[in-house]
Amino acid sequence: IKAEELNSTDAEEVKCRGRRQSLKCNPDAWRKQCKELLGLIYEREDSEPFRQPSDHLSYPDNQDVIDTPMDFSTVKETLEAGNYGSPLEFYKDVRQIFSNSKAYTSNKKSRIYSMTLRLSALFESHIKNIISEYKSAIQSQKRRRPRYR
Ligand SMILES: O=C(NCC(F)(F)F)N1CCN(C(=O)c2ccco2)CC1
Repeated sequence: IKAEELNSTDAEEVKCRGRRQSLKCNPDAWRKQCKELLGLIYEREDSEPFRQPSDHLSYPDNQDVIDTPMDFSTVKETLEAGNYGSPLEFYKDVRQIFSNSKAYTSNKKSRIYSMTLRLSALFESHIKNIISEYKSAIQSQKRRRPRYR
């Protein structure tokens, strides 16, 4: 069969099978990319208040406001334990950290809340490529299922 006779899906698959698992084709590349992104976040002083669960003494998280506590150490442990099935689950937990802070804060000018705004800008700028590479990697792994009428 000549390469030009392959349709796009087959060609994609051949490309992925043939070459050593490059980032583009490797559906597990996202784990390493998310670890690196977490490293970037930990380097930022802005992440300091979010590296540990909120201590309820100084910030009694009133239940109807923070129903899902989350922090970066929990995210790190989940990722390192291999308990995220996809970068989308990782994304969901990190976003929870930011939304909790927004719920905690009474005014939009609070110091801690402003830290989450800078952190989330950094996070969003990196996570979207990780997720789109993941989605295209699983696309190219998918065999076209014959449609049964
Ligand atoms: O107690 C902690 N962190 C744990 C500690 F203290 F070990 F770092 N935090 C971070 C999360 N919070 C906030 O987002 C916030 C927004 C406005 C006011 O607080 C509450 C305070």
